[in-house]
Amino acid sequence: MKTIDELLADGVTGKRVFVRADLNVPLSGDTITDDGRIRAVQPTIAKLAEAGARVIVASHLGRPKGAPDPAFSLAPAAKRLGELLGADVAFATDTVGSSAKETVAALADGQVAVIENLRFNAGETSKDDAERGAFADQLAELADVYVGDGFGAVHRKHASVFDLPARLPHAAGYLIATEVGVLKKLTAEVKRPYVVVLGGAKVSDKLAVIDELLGKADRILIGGGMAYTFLYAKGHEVGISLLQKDQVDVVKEYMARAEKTGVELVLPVDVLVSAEFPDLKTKAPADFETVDADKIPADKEGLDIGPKTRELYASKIADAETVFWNGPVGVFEHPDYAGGTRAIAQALVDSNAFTVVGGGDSAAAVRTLGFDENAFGHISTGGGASLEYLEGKTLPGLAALEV
Ligand SMILES: Nc1ncnc2c1ncn2[C@@H]1O[C@H](COP(=O)(O)OP(=O)(O)O)[C@@H](O)[C@H]1O
Ligand SMILES: O=C(OP(=O)(O)O)[C@H](O)COP(=O)(O)O
Repeated sequence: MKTIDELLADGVTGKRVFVRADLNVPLSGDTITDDGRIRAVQPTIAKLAEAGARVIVASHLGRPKGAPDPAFSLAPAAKRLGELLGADVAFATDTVGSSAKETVAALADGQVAVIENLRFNAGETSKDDAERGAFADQLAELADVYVGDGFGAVHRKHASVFDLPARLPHAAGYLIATEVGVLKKLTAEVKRPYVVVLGGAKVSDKLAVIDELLGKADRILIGGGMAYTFLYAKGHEVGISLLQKDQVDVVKEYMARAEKTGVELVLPVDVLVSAEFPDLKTKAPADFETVDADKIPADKEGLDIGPKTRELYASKIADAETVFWNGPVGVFEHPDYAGGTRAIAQALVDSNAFTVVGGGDSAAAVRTLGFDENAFGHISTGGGASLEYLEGKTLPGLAALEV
């Protein structure tokens, strides 16, 4: 993989450099609640700008449906990037239209622009190679060189991640180099017991990785939204909790395989439930109760792991040598449902293990709950990306940089 330093040595002054970042930051309205992903890519952008490149920063944010949607605008991220760089950052209100073209044409050497959310264009995420390729062709017109540094999205076969680097001279940025360096160590020689904690809301994505993890981890602790598919598969009522019904048979097979191979697949024994999802904006006190995991009322949803589960999971982490954690185990954005996630973070800090926390929301949770980032071995900007890397899969966004 060509590094950004090699690119800089070739000279980038006056060149239009397209940086595919992952600026998919958590927002409350248009306020960024954690800017970790912007700070993580800042060194690459700053270095290119210092070297006189005309830097075009591109990213997705959230999952808009292939058309402009103001709720998913990258404008707040562009503003924050400008504050961090201490420079004016231009913002194009489209991705490949007249605003993007004019904004890029107006860049002077050393200036930075952010273009609008790539997923406002259906070509970005299309499963159709031709449609994705056509969008990549349009993006390629904006730039002379491509730098891949959106580690959080390298597991996506998307136009800006996979197809665009094939159309331009390319290199990997500093963030990708660092992330891959750390995760490589985890795949090469992992010290045991190796404990994986899985939670979050992207249930179908994450259920898929358990297949491989069953052959690698000694213990898998399940929390967050995916726990309810497991509890349901065990025959329990899960009320109105997140449930991936089409995955129930798959999950049953995982449980049977874990039993056979001696992998501990640990499920919550108690959960916090409520009749309604909490208000994350006002953070008004929630009306919840704690119930055993096999007694979730039909009209309620599980929103955090309960106190007995927190203790159980902490005990499963205490003697670990390696811990990988992706996905908050509860709706940590609301203080009443942050206890489980806080307990997991604390257990990682208290252990002597090499700990890796991965994922936009997991990393944000650790920081917003007040933990010191340095208390963890590595905080990765990618959740799904790091999980798939650890599985040993070929990641489209890395493979594209290698050729
Ligand atoms: N039981 C639950 N029900 C609904 N959402 C949940 C639950 N537990 C956690 N979440 C949500 O999961 C989200 C993070 O999921 P995900 O994107 O998969 O994690 P990451 O970004 O760390 O990979 C958080 O916004 C959190 O509120
Ligand atoms: O937030 C992200 O992934 P993560 O939640 O696995 O950390 C990335 O920005 C990828 O987003 P996507 O899962 O909508 O493709």
